[in-house]
Amino acid sequence: MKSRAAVALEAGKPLELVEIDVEGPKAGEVLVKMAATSVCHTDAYTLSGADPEGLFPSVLGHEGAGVVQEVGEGVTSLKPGDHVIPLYTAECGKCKFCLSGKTNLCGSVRATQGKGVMPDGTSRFSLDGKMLHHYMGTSTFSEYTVLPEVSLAVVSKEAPMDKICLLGCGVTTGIGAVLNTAKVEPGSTVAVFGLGAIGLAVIQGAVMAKAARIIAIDVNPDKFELAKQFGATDFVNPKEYSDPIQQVIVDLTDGGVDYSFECIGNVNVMRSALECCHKGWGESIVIGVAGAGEEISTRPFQLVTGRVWKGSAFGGVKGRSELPGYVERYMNGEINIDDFITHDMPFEKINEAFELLHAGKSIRTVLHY
Ligand SMILES: NC(=O)C1=CN([C@@H]2O[C@H](COP(=O)(O)OP(=O)(O)OC[C@H]3O[C@@H](n4cnc5c(N)ncnc54)[C@H](OP(=O)(O)O)[C@@H]3O)[C@@H](O)[C@H]2O)C=CC1
Ligand SMILES: N[C@@H](CCC(=O)N[C@@H](CSC=O)C(=O)NCC(=O)O)C(=O)O
Ligand SMILES: [Zn+2]
Ligand SMILES: [Zn+2]
Repeated sequence: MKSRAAVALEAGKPLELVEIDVEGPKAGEVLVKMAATSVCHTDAYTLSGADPEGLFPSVLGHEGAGVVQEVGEGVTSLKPGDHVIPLYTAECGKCKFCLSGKTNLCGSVRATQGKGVMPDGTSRFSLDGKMLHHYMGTSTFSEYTVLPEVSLAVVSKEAPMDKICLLGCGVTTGIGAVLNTAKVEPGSTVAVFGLGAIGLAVIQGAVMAKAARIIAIDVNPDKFELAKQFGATDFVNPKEYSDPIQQVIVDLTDGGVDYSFECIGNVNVMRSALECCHKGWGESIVIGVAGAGEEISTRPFQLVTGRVWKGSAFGGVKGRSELPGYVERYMNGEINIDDFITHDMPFEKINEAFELLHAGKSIRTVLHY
């Protein structure tokens, strides 16, 4: 079938709006018609060429929601008409990772996903007869996309897809990093570096966890107003200080924070986020994704003296079993998604959504098919 899509032909170039060919689902696969998608910084990162797993040409996009059109042979857990959120972190329930009870990472499709193909090693997308790669197992920048059964969460049909698409990455990642990865306790002091969708979702999670003090840090002061609305209590612009930002935070907090979250993807900030943690117990959670070849460093003494460095992928959330609950919590007002959406546009304006994100003028732009 033909499908409207925004294709990443080359790194560093705008997406091309074209009609691509999409093959039907094979065994264990599902064809989904996307209703809405948004642009996460990770899409921009891969398009920039900084992603060591980045492949071109490809169909990017991983934050979306849609409706099942057709299922392949052997698919039992979904049927046409089901409303779904694509998952870049699959959940098969059977692999070593899923059975460990220790992680939300699933091994079932991750190897082929990273190579831009379906689990059988081939692609369902082509343009003028040339194969296009899949991306993160989701490729939500095509109106029709094909995913493995294990990469879809079935959610309520009552939920507006142009809102819950943000649960496919940003909102879930930030809230989950606080509640699942850090397990922030009531009364804690929290520092959040980077106030895009991920940082704001961390603030929302910290409010849910009843943190007493939430310090919002960004070099773009335009981000502070929304951070305040989400519940941040203190606002710090590193550009206004001559001291290293970790020293500024340590001085503000009588020795450092209980938890910090890096939501930018900057390895220097990752170091600052670790070093602003309190001696003896402070934990820093890396959420931001850094470019190819970049590495983190600190003095080992920072760890010897009790600070802990952790990472979080999709907020530690198991998508198939837990995302329907996140959707319910949005529907009953416990999770705020609407305030992340600064722009709504038709799908055709997707390159404008990337420009707004790069310019620091948007939190999330929802694109409507
Ligand atoms: N681990 C995971 O599961 C996930 C990771 N990510 C990653 O999380 C990161 C954030 O994503 P997202 O919220 O979409 O991105 P955004 O670009 O919307 O947000 C990043 C924010 O950080 C600010 N910033 C940039 N440099 C600094 C600095 N030196 N100090 C303080 N603030 C700074 C930016 O300011 P400005 O407005 O000026 O740009 C912006 O406000 C990305 O690296 C993304 O790839 C995303 C989803 C899931
Ligand atoms: N491909 C990159 C790393 C990209 C990455 O870290 N992705 C995050 C999700 S970012 C979402 O917006 C993640 O969950 N990673 C876990 C995974 O299994 O991919 C690289 O190779 O550095
Ligand atoms: Zn994302
Ligand atoms: Zn698994």
